[in-house]
Amino acid sequence: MSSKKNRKRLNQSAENGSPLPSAASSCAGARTPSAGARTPSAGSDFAAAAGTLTVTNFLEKDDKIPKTFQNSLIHLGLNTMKSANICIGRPVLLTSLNGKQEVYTAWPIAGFPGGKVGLNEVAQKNVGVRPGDAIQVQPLVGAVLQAEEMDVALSDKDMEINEEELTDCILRKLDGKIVLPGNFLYCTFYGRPCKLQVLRVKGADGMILGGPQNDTDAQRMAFEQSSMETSSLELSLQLSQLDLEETRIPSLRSTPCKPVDERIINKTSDVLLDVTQSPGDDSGVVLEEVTGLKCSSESAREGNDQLIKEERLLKFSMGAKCNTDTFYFISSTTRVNFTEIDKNSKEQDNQFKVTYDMIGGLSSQLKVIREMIELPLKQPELFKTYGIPAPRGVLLYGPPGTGKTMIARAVANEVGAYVSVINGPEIISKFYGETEAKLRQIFAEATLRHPSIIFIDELDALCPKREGAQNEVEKRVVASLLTLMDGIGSEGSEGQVLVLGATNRPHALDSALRRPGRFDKEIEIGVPNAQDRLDILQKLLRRVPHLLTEAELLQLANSAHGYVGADLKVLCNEA
Ligand SMILES: Nc1ncnc2c1ncn2[C@@H]1O[C@H](COP(=O)(O)OP(=O)(O)OP(=O)(O)O)[C@@H](O)[C@H]1O
Repeated sequence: MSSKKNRKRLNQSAENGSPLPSAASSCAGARTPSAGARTPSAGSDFAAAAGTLTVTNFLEKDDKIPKTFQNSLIHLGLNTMKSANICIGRPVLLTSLNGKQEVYTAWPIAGFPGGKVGLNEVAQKNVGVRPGDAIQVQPLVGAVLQAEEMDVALSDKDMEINEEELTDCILRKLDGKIVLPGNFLYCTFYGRPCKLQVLRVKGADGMILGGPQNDTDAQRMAFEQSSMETSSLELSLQLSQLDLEETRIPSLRSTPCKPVDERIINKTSDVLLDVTQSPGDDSGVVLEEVTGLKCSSESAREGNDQLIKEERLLKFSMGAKCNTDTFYFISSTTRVNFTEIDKNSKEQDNQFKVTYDMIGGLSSQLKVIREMIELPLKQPELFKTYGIPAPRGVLLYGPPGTGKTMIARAVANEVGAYVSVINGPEIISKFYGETEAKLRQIFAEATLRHPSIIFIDELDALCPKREGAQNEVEKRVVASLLTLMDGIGSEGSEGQVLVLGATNRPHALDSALRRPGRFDKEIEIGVPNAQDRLDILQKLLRRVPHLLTEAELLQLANSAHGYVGADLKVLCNEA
């Protein structure tokens, strides 16, 4: 099959649009640029039509969208959505180069850069990508049914959670979420983040999706695939090893997916290689665009059935799902079964954890924090020997976006302590006594599992000044927190439980909280100066490929007066 023919067919079928009538009608206007026109945007439009986009961070949260929905969204530009046949508010299947998949909802953002997809941190974690990586984004065109039953694994730290309550929480907060076995679900349970791995899903149609296949196989295939993409030398090597015999393709199934015949994989590689090769091609399509073309065989479903079938087989052989498969979503009637989590999953998390060296421009604050927090948690006997009371509470205060939450996460990660996270506004319940009960439960658990850190973000929402309090609940919560903080260490865990609070408005806090013995250490996390901004920019750009020289970075840092870390992060993402 010639590469030109292939490309022509891919273009034609991409122009034909989605096979679903509804998708086709609501995505009217989807158009793919011609391969011959090699304008700067042609490459990204081409890739978008193929569904291959570049990962970038979420630009900024849209206040008009409820918080619960924001976590299920990915951001796209309108033109990119048109090119990729993606409809607003519809589910899309993300597939990374390493074969990880997740389903999110497509959301347009005005002015979002073309050819890019904005993923939040959790989404990046789920599909194992970072900004700058390529990812395939395809509209779901298969059936989406209710999940009748779902097996999930809890990490051992969450094993003692009441399963009934957690089930309620999952069904309420993740209602409508499309689940894929092997992926992680994140939800906040009484202010504490819980991570669950989906092991098995049984659909309303009786189909059962198991976990991902043998990882080693998948990794091997992914490696083979990526090596084919990146090196022309390896391409010719692979080509010489190909079995060019015609092979009959067995009928396809809509559920995953056993490893297929080796010959079929060879045959599929053959087809893909055929697409990627364009010697002496006059269209001038560069290698990345050609790689995009290879992925675009997915959107070429109508014009090239055989090619699609073969690519599906390759995906199947990697244990991946196709966007035409049946998917299952969590509903209020889904039965949730719990088991213990696989230890391997913890390792995957580590690469996304915040460390001290990711925090820019706060070296003096970090030094104090390490002395004040790490020492008592790591060596409580030192404090006992010298009769010095270890701090119970440390308050980080400063303007929004300066890195308070980031510091708390880094401390928790580096100390290796058990961490409970309480988000002030989230834990407040309108039901009588429920907030206090949650607080008591969190403190009791932290004491049991010492050394531990209780991190209370947006402390001012939980403990405002009692004299100006709007209602009785606020007063009772403040009183409860005071009592709980006074009780820290009374069970023989002196210095082993620390409450770390973060607030933008320290003066709005109840003054009793800032008394010695409670939040008696306060650290200001202020607006960075030019030197700090340079450090933050360097740390933010450390893992992002860029062409900025040191001098340009310095100039940028000098001219970004008043920018805090979060602003600089957005600046980098937008650039
Ligand atoms: N000093 C910093 N170094 C590197 N990145 C930073 C820094 N400060 C902020 N950021 C970036 O900004 C993002 C938001 O910061 P963070 O949530 O820690 O701010 P915050 O002070 O807790 O804000 P808020 O008070 O609104 O909760 C971080 O995820 C990080 O990417």
